[in-house]
Amino acid sequence: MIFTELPLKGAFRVDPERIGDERGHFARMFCADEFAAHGLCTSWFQTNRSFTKKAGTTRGLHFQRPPAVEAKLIRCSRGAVFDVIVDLRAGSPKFGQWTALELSEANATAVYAPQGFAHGFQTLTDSVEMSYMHSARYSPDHEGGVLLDDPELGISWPMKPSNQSARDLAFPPLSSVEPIKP
Ligand SMILES: Cc1cn([C@H]2C[C@H](O)[C@@H](COP(=O)(O)OP(=O)(O)O[C@H]3O[C@@H](C)C(=O)[C@@H](O)[C@H]3O)O2)c(=O)[nH]c1=O
Repeated sequence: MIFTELPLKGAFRVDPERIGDERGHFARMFCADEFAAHGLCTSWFQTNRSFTKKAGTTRGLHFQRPPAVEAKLIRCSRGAVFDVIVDLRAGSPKFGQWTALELSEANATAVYAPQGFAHGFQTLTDSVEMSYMHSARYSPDHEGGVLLDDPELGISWPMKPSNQSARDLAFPPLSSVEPIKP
């Protein structure tokens, strides 16, 4: 696996190393030893999948607060997305900054978002499947969000965000979000 730290400290792009032959290929998707060697979470509590019908659909930006604060390992297992993480860590010099990567079925790239980040994505194709690993249990009482098209955040979504959930449309802007103490 190839680990590349993103511009937001502690967040990583994780690419598989494919071992191919005439049948296809094999690739490791998670390895506790390799994740530990990079100081990343090795203990996952929950695995989730989502399916999105239409291109341009935009979900997020979601996080959980302590005691349910969580790291996530995010992949796109069908189709392609523009994937975004936002640093909301209390005391981070990059609080409120975001970084984005294209995740797709073809590249099998994962994003590792440490505790204290918000996450969201926009589908670039129809019929998108996302797969997540979460380090904490789902806890509706500790869920939070940031408005994904907040001008202060200034995320350059490839398309005009569409098909947001009612919950996502009601999230506050960055200026009203309390920093997360991981
Ligand atoms: C995340 C989650 C949701 N749910 C429920 C809540 C709701 O009724 C339904 C759909 O939830 P949502 O609308 O939040 O689904 P969605 O907008 O796809 O939520 C996801 O968005 C992306 C951006 C993430 O980062 C994920 O961690 C997750 O928050 O599923 C669970 O039962 N367990 C879970 O672990």
